[in-house]
Amino acid sequence: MRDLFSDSVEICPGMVLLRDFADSAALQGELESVLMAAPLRRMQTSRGSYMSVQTSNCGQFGWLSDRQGYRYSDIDPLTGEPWPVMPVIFRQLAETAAELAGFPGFRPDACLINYYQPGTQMGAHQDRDESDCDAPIVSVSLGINARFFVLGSERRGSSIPVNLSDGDVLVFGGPARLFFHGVRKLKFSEHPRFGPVRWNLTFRKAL
Ligand SMILES: O=C(O)CCC(=O)C(=O)O
Ligand SMILES: [Fe+2]
Repeated sequence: MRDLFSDSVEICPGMVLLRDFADSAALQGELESVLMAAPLRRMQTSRGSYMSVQTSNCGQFGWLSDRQGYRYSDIDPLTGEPWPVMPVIFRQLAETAAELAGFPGFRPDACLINYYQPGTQMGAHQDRDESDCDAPIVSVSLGINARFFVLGSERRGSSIPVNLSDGDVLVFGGPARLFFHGVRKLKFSEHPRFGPVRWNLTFRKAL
């Protein structure tokens, strides 16, 4: 690991962590409005099991998983309506973080919202449902801490652990864009504003 500037760390080439970079309280207010229009739901995988994490989306496109597999859609199947507009402070945060991490010109059209309660996790996976993998992924953590892990271009082998706290922003692109990654089972703790939960916002260029 190498310091780029005071509170940013290069986890591996193409992956940069901006610690405490996001205005968590401001994002929290916008998040509540988004979820009024597009409530959380538990998505099914193509194999028929349910993800432990609950999700929603905002922006032009939303990420979906069901028996047909993974895809992006401009309509929320729960409401039959377009996804809520991506709040301006969400988009600005993602664009600024990408630029600082060395990916200028990032214009996200999708923001996946993940909701973790203690005991939930996200298994090792690649983010590869986006048609433009030249664009990075910008991932914002809110609420209680999580143990994120990064493998390489293969699902197996040793992983790099990354502790993610409220306000941390992780950007991965370039050589790390398709690296396998995931989140270990969440331990119980409480955040003063969010309570015993974690939120993750991932900004993508879907189409
Ligand atoms: O919750 C996180 O920090 C990671 C989420 C993630 O990898 C994803 O939504 O694809
Ligand atoms: Fe991911």
